[in-house]
Amino acid sequence: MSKAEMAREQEYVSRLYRRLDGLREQTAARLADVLRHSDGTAQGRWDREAAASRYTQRLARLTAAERGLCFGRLDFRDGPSRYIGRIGLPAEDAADDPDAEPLLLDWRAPAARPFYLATAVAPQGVHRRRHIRTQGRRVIDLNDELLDARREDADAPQIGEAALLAALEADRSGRMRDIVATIQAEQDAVIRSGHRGVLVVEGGPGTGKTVVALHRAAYLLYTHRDLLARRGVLIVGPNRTFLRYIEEVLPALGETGVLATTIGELFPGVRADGTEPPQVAEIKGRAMMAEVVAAAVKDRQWVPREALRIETEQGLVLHLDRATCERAREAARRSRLPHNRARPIVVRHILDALARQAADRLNAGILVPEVLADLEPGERVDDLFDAEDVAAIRRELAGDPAVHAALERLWPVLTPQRLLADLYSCPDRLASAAPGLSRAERESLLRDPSAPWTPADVPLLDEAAELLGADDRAARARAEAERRRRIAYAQGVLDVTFGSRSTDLDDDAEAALTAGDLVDAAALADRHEEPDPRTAAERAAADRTWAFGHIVVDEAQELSPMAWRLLLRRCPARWMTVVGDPAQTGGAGGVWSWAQVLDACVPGRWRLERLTVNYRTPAEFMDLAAAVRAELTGEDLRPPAAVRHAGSPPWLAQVPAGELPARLSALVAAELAALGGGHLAVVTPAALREELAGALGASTGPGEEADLRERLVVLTAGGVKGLEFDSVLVVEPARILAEGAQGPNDLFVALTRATKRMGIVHTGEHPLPAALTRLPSPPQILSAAR
Ligand SMILES: Nc1ncnc2c1ncn2[C@@H]1O[C@H](COP(=O)(O)OP(=O)(O)OP(=O)(O)O)[C@@H](O)[C@H]1O
Repeated sequence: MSKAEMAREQEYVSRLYRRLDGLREQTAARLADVLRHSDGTAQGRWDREAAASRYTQRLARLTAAERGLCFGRLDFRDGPSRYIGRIGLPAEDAADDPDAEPLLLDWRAPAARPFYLATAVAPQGVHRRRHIRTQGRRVIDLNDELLDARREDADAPQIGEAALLAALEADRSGRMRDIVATIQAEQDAVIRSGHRGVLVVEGGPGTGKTVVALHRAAYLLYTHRDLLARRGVLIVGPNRTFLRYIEEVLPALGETGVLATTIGELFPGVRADGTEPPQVAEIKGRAMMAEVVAAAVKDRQWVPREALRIETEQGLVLHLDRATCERAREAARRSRLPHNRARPIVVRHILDALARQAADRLNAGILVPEVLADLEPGERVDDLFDAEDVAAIRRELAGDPAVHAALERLWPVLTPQRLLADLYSCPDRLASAAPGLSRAERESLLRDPSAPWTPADVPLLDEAAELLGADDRAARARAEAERRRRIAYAQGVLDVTFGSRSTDLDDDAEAALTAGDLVDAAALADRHEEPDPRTAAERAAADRTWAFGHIVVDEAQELSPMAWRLLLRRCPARWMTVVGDPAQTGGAGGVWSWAQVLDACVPGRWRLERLTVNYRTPAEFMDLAAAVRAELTGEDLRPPAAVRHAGSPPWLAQVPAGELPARLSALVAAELAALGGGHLAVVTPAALREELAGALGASTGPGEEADLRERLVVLTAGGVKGLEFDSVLVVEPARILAEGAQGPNDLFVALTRATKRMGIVHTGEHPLPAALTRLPSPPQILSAAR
């Protein structure tokens, strides 16, 4: 590219940064101004909070746009050129001339779309697409594509090949990066899909499912800002390490305030960090567990076989017979209210019956023969207690510990935690609620009530919470009282404004309107409600019943049917982006057919899109992974086409069994040296992870956790899912195969994580898949380490 051309682009890019600086200063000044001033009224505070939050978010967006602000330019056959960047920047004189062309177009704007879609066959009016690479604020490279329909290599599929390859070959940093500058056409179609139901994006390893889903979230937030900022967007990933891996993508796109979480964190107040065998998690994830939880709730709605004896504090002995209890239970069940909310119905029935019985008993005690003898001739007394007396007795019984205990047995107040802990710790309860499970399966669910919750428990707790409901009458009564107080206060304000209106203007009806004519006290009270300063994401994180505007699910092939139920409850609009690859399913309970899950819960409202190009895994590694999986499963998996080669073939090293830790340490040291600054993952069978991490001096977090900023991490095949590294060493693949519920898939995942180099280390104790045995020995540089 000519120097003059570079200088011209540099000039424009510098202008863009000056504009960015100007907008930033302006926004920061407005924010400071808003924070300084308040008129002290509730309305003033509300306005201030709203403006401060608006300016803070705008400032965050402007700050996030600094790196790679502008990355493209489109020249059209007709009309002015357009520059494409991370955010839109209005022209300097936009305030005076609203029609002025923006200086920079947001990549998500419809007018920016030809940057990602135009090809020589369908140029969309584009004559030239230019990729602008910058470092800091300096332009370092320009790359042009001339979209001339007369050219023969018409629809070259890769948009911005040089920029794309540079991005793919860069060293990994332990954090995923955004791809705004190099989104490919098939990815763009997914990102901007207008589908309002569940969009399933399936693709082999490295096809960009994760990164595309995140860009789709950014696109939807841009296009439906009002709705999604209010309701929030939820991103669900397989584990914390993965969520940290992707955590910088959305902020780099200027989008903060999205809630990213695992299924195990979706029940506020519960830390599900316990572990359990995969077979147990699989049982808990089965769809039939919804019926088990429902049965467990019903089992707690008890009716005694024999009459229940209650001795009150006053020494009165009462009996609750089976028929009374049955009537109370039927009335509560007929209400179709959740268990805890139906409880007042039971309480009412039982207290009515007990109060009547107590009154009769007292009556009988008083109407003894001596009393009856005193009656006047012809006088009849059947009942000495009128309705008011019975009501007083009822109130007393309601506070009686023995009555309370009886009610707790008949219809206990239950939290989801208590229901599940009681169920898991009692073989009889399990047998009654889960007759569809085998005895061995039920036994595997038994656990100590104080044992920590596991991620697979969370959908069950959520299911239970739905069936139990919270008896929120007290909270609602408090809220109503508070609202009435605010209305009374607002009415007082209106009365004062009415009292102080100008009487000179009495004739001029319009001018004499007071606040009271324009707004009633209830509306005024609502306006004076204190705003909740938390973002939608923060409020959603604390609220189990929050309905998200959109949900993105990554590694969705791992979701159990129970986890699907939970997520669908969190998204009543059923607007979701779901990405996954059935060939990478590791858990025993994951999905193997989207239709099987989605036809049942969103019939006719889900759509499948496929991504077909692998941007991560070099062709040599992808071919090997596909061959191994085909050999093991017999399935003819058509792997996604890899866009590049590694240059260094995968290798195989056999080491003596007793020397595995020491030999692996030597290989790792040599590999790290060969890598320069890159990142290395050692993927081991779960049974060896602790030992090998210790030998390699690598830290391991709880469960599958690892700090991806470290240059060396040791993970299992489950923990490495969704991640990528410059180099990967897969240790004892035969044991990985044997260990997992879906061993071939686990090994497939492990073999598709490397971007540049890959080696296999084994002891020879277990036979390897034939495709691995054909690999060459490690290159010279590593051989010495063997
Ligand atoms: N258009 C693109 N431009 C630059 N890099 C890309 C592009 N598409 C994908 N990548 C890169 O390819 C790598 C793989 O992407 P990603 O992790 O999203 O794939 P995936 O389909 O989720 O993979 P897997 O299922 O194996 O976990 C990432 O480093 C991502 O940034």
